[in-house]
Amino acid sequence: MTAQLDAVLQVSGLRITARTPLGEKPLVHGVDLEIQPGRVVGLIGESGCGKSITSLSIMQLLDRKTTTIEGSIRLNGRELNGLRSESMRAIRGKEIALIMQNPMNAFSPVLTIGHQCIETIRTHTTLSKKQAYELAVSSLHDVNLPDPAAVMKQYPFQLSGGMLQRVMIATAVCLRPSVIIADEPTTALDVDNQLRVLRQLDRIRSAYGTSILLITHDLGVIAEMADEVAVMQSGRIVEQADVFRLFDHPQHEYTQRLLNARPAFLAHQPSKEFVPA
Ligand SMILES: Nc1ncnc2c1ncn2[C@@H]1O[C@H](COP(=O)(O)OP(=O)(O)OP(=O)(O)O)[C@@H](O)[C@H]1O
Ligand code: NI
Repeated sequence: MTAQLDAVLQVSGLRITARTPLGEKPLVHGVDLEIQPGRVVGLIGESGCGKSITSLSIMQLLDRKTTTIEGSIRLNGRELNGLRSESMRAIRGKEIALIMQNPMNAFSPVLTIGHQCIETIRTHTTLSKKQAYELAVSSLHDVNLPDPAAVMKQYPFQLSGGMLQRVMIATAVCLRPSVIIADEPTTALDVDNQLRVLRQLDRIRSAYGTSILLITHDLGVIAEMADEVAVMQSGRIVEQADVFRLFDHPQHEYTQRLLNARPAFLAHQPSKEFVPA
């Protein structure tokens, strides 16, 4: 086990409550989750169980007027819950990045892709505008976007969902954060690009020791990518274990049910033979 290493990200006792006109509604109540350096933790669980809202709360992106976050979210030993917005802005993107489930939400509709990428890079680095431009273009190239220079000049609405997703991935990885949260990073992509994006994430992880929280409904992706898996049900993490142990000996009844719903081709040992090109 990796108990001797300090967790990069440690979430404990996380509770998220929404304030609605009808009263308080608990959305997440009891999330404990930790990621060691350079590890990929898969987060699975049925639709609506609270995966996306957990990742938004880690990033401190939930509206504080309508939601309350209780518990502790430690990134490299520093408490994020309740941090002032400016301090959080300096961390977000630089130390921890989120690839959002819905890429449209990640961009301003009125600014070009280039403007937004360059601004993100320059907020966190001392690069000149030209250097930031070059870094953005080469990152877009890495996620296989054809004609990155043209993409830089376009507005979000001019790109398909899949293209925007790849722009978001490029922006998320280019500053080498210590943690990347990838919320369904491949759902908007065709099979070739799914593989390319997963390889890109895996390459980043091996090259820079980046930790990844990978949210997906695809157990094949979990089998290929994850070292550990956390299983979420109705706002709680019910089990977190090594991927082999979880697939072979799921402890929780809900995990057993999730795994039994997987396609037959996954019914044997998860292969760890996925070799990034
Ligand atoms: N701002 C909000 N206010 C109130 N309820 C919310 C808010 N955001 C999300 N919810 C609710 O919280 C629950 C969890 O939603 P969430 O998007 O985190 O699920 P998920 O596990 O990511 O699902 P999926 O797999 O479909 O993406 C849902 O019932 C959703 O309707
Ligand atoms: Ni979600």
